[in-house]
Amino acid sequence: MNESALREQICECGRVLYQRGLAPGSSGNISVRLDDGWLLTPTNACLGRLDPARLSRLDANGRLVSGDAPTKEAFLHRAMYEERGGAGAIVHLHSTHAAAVSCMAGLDACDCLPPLTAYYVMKIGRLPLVPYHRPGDPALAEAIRDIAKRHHALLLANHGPVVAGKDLDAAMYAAEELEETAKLFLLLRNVPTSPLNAAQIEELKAAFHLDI
Ligand SMILES: O=C(O)[C@@H](O)C(=O)COP(=O)(O)O
Ligand SMILES: [Zn+2]
Repeated sequence: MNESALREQICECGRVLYQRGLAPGSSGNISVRLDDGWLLTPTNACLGRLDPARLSRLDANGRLVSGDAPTKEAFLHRAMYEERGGAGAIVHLHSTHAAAVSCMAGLDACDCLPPLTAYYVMKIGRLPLVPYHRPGDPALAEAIRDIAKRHHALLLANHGPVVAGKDLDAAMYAAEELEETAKLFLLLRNVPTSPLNAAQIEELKAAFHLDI
């Protein structure tokens, strides 16, 4: 896809995520990798009303070369791209159910959500929790590096999910599946549930070549 098509795709994804209530107000941010840098959503932009011409274009050194000032999480996106060579796009959301889970006490920091459905295992697999940092804190980049080497999706404590994919469709679909599973998890609290067992997860890993 050329740059102009990628710009349109970011705006379309932003519109869809906003309309689905997954990025309320001016929350959330999106980026895609280019051959020589990145395109990111500008800081304080509403994902539902992005202008392709005003997206932030950063060069390979992370310097702004055109467009509005980038999301305050640009360093976080960059750290994730650096750790995940195959990532072509990243989506960060404040989707309500995932954000709710990110505020819960007693989560398993290695994996915040149970494997309730096969599709969740296929799109996310495991979801580690990153300790709380204020939005835009550069220390967050270092906090996620080690985790991002092993996981394409993570949950920022008291904040929301960050999901990388090979392209923007993949990142968006995974982020949507994460949100749906967080919703199921909350709906099923205090209800006896049967998550997938180890053998069922192994079968999915083999059938779909999952690296989780
Ligand atoms: O939570 C935050 O402040 C950011 O992570 C966010 O979602 C929106 O910030 P900008 O992308 O800088 O608008
Ligand atoms: Zn945020």
